[in-house]
Amino acid sequence: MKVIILGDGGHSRVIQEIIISKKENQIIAMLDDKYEQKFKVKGIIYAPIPFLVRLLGPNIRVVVAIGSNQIRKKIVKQLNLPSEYYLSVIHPTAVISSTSRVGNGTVIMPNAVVNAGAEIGMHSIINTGAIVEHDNRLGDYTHVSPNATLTGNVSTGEGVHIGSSTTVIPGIHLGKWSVVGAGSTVIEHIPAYSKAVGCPTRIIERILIK
Ligand SMILES: CC(=O)SCCNC(=O)CCNC(=O)[C@H](O)C(C)(C)COP(=O)(O)OP(=O)(O)OC[C@H]1O[C@@H](n2cnc3c(N)ncnc32)[C@H](O)[C@@H]1OP(=O)(O)O
Repeated sequence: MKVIILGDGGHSRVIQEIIISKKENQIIAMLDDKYEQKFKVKGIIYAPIPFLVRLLGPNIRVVVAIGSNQIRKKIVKQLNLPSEYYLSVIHPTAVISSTSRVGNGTVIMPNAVVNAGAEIGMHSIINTGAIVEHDNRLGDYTHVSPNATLTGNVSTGEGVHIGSSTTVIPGIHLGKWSVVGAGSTVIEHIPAYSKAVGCPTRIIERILIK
């Protein structure tokens, strides 16, 4: 599979390593607006994101490798590609239940677990060592940070960011575009567009965006 990666920062480097660890994959381009013009290194094209239209074709897949949920969504909306173009990237050490579903464009990092019946939307990040337990329903553009644990039947709206090492108890809903701080314990539903921190969480901000 020929793969084009959008975004060339730290998050992208982890994704690049996962992609090239599979012999059948070949990264053909790294696109990032920090590159003002096209150049080539070791056969890989480096160019700004609008260059993508010149590269698309059969057998090409795209990954938006940008850590910010908002920026990932903005780029996906601007590109307006059919969802089949987007590759799901799953590290070989991740444990993914055969009864779970992972949306196109979602990346699952080393040692993450996605358990029975869980459903993860498109363009999400299940980061290193994160646990998404049985029957979770996670919206598009979600980020579950390293070592966070979503216990059974947790659900999230679109764009939710769960900080590193946070635990969410069973059956909790995190409203769309909410943010939960690192190391928190969530024992109550979190309203949409809110920022919550602590053990148990307290709301510290209503995020006035979107
Ligand atoms: C591979 C990777 O790196 S993936 C990236 C993973 N990233 C993360 O896990 C980061 C998660 N982000 C956080 O925890 C951040 O602190 C946020 C988003 C919750 C808050 O950030 P900000 O909006 O900048 O909040 P700010 O730093 O101003 O803090 C506001 C208040 O919340 C408190 N606070 C902030 N974060 C936390 C936290 N994680 N736990 C407890 N309290 C916190 C602050 O002490 C402060 O309290 P005060 O008003 O009583 O002084």
